Amino acid sequence: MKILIEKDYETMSLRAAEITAAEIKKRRRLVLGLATGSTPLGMYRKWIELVKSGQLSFAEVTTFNLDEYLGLPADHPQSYHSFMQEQLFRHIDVKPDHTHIPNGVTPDAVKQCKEYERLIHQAGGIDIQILGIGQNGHIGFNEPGEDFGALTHVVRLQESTRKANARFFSRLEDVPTHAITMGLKSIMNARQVLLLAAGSDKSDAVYKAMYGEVTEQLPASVLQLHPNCIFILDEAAVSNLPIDLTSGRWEMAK
Ligand SMILES: O=P(O)(O)OC[C@H]1O[C@](O)(CO)[C@@H](O)[C@@H]1O
Repeated sequence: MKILIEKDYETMSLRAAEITAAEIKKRRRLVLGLATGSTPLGMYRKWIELVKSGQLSFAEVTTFNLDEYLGLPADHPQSYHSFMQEQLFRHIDVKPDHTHIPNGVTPDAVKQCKEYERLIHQAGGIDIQILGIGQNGHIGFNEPGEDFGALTHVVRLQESTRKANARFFSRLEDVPTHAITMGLKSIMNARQVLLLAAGSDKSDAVYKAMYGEVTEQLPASVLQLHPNCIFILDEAAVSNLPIDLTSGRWEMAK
């Protein structure tokens, strides 16, 4: 695992955008695993700037999103379909049929999960998987206790996650109770994983993910076993690490 520490959210986002944009420019036909949540938004904004200034193209990129709420149609304002359209897809030149997000209103969720994995496989697998992290160490919607061996599947959301995401809904009762998520094995199958985290409220989860026991109780800890994983963090997200951050940019190998 490689750990990159930047001063703040802006510089963390820029670093993540630089790393991913370099790969997209080099290989063009890249398969990206994308995340929602507030953390990757800064990186998405940098990608949009690069596309608008003609320095980056997603024309040959294929994307697979990690998750979607069960029960929300694509056009629901809080669906992850809407989120991705609004925050990224409509601003860049990605081909709409190259973008994939689980369908939240499928009549047969189990069948759809299998189909999602088949599509990822058919695309050649995910080259770079972007992740945020929840305060309880969840990645995607894989909550504590999820099986490390799971592929895309239906999950019940923990109350803490529903509460954390209630800020996007009018009331807590409106936050769906279930979601479809790529599983921890789907994430581990990616050739490279970039986990982004900013802010002191993530520092406990980040620390445990990097240095704690590898346990299903802290889903992100499975990334310690990934052969090509980079944590891109801001200083606040590592405020509990025993290191002196005064000397600027940090890189560590673990
Ligand atoms: O980036 P945020 O908004 O802190 O969210 C952290 C994580 O929580 C989720 O939004 C799910 O609750 C994930 O998609 C995300 O990685």
